[in-house]
Amino acid sequence: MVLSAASQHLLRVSRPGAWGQHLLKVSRPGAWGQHLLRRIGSVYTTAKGFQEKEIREKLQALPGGSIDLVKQESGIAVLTVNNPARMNAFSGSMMVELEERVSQLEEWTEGKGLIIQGAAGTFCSGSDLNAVRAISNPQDGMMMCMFMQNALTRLLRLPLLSVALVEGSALGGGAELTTACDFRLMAPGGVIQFVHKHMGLVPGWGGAARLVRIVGGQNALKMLGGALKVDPEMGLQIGLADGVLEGSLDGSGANALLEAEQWLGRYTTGPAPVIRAIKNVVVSGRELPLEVALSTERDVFGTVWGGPANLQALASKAKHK
Ligand SMILES: C[C@@H](C(=O)O)C(=O)SCCNC(=O)CCNC(=O)[C@H](O)C(C)(C)COP(=O)(O)OP(=O)(O)OC[C@H]1O[C@@H](n2cnc3c(N)ncnc32)[C@H](O)[C@@H]1OP(=O)(O)O
Repeated sequence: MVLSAASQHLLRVSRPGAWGQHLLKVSRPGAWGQHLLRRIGSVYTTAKGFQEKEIREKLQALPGGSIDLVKQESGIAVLTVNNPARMNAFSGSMMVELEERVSQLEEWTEGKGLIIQGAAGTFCSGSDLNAVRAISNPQDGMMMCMFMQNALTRLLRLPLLSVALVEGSALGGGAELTTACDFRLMAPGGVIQFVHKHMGLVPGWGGAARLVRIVGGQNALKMLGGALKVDPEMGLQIGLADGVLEGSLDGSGANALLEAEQWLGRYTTGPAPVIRAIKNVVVSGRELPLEVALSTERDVFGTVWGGPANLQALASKAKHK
């Protein structure tokens, strides 16, 4: 049987043992996450015509707001889109800061979870329309699109279980940001709306590709074609929302964040290396061809098999004879 070039490539990539040997030398879980990313690869690179340095400088020159990151002892980080005067719209410099925070999170080897929220009780109203006007030429628009697709793809691939905490409005690029998290929790009154059609646009930050994988093609077509306002009830119904919070009685947002941390805690309790390995095998299954995903799963298994958590569990089970 003549194997196709693709199959031959896959067989080479999934050569038994080679990756596992290489991997076993990698002791730091964080470093392993890098290896998984390297195996999947970046979406856009200089080789593919992406001039990251140029677009980063152009975006940096469009100031306003911030992307704030708090890494907590609990292993849960909180990232806040902070530009309340603009309903947390992304200025150019905030796009650059988002990429910098993702890099910091890629290096955070004790991390287990991430909650993304907006400041002042609302999520994010997409690109700052003033910033968008400044880079409205096709070349810069495409570069901004590639910059944000790279950042959001890396965000979703982090070895952390991530939640978008949607209070208030998640519009346009803000709606796309929610799809770059593993889960979405909505507070009462929260809305996720892909308003792009009203802007004469389609999503550009990867939101459409991810939305189809979350809610399916038909629901994605309705949400984009109708610019539907998805409230918590509809979000649960179509599978876009993974939970609805009681919400802040005083509108402060503090209760909502506490609720989100409690919700996420159900899935992140346990040793960080194990939780990170769980996310890695799911990313691998979600993004890689089956044979490569299987060998990647084998390699991840190799990083926890006989590890401290495994040996401790075996010792405790042995006592139950
Ligand atoms: C390219 C695409 C993408 O990236 O994929 C996009 O996202 S394009 C962007 C897609 N996003 C949008 O089209 C959302 C545009 N914004 C809105 O629809 C609205 O502002 C809401 C977010 C529904 C909030 O309405 P509400 O009446 O409560 O407040 P408001 O409209 O007075 O907004 C409060 C202040 O925030 C500003 N503001 C709100 N959204 C903004 C945005 N995306 N860019 C720049 N400024 C924005 C308003 O100009 C106003 O500033 P002043 O007080 O100074 O007047």
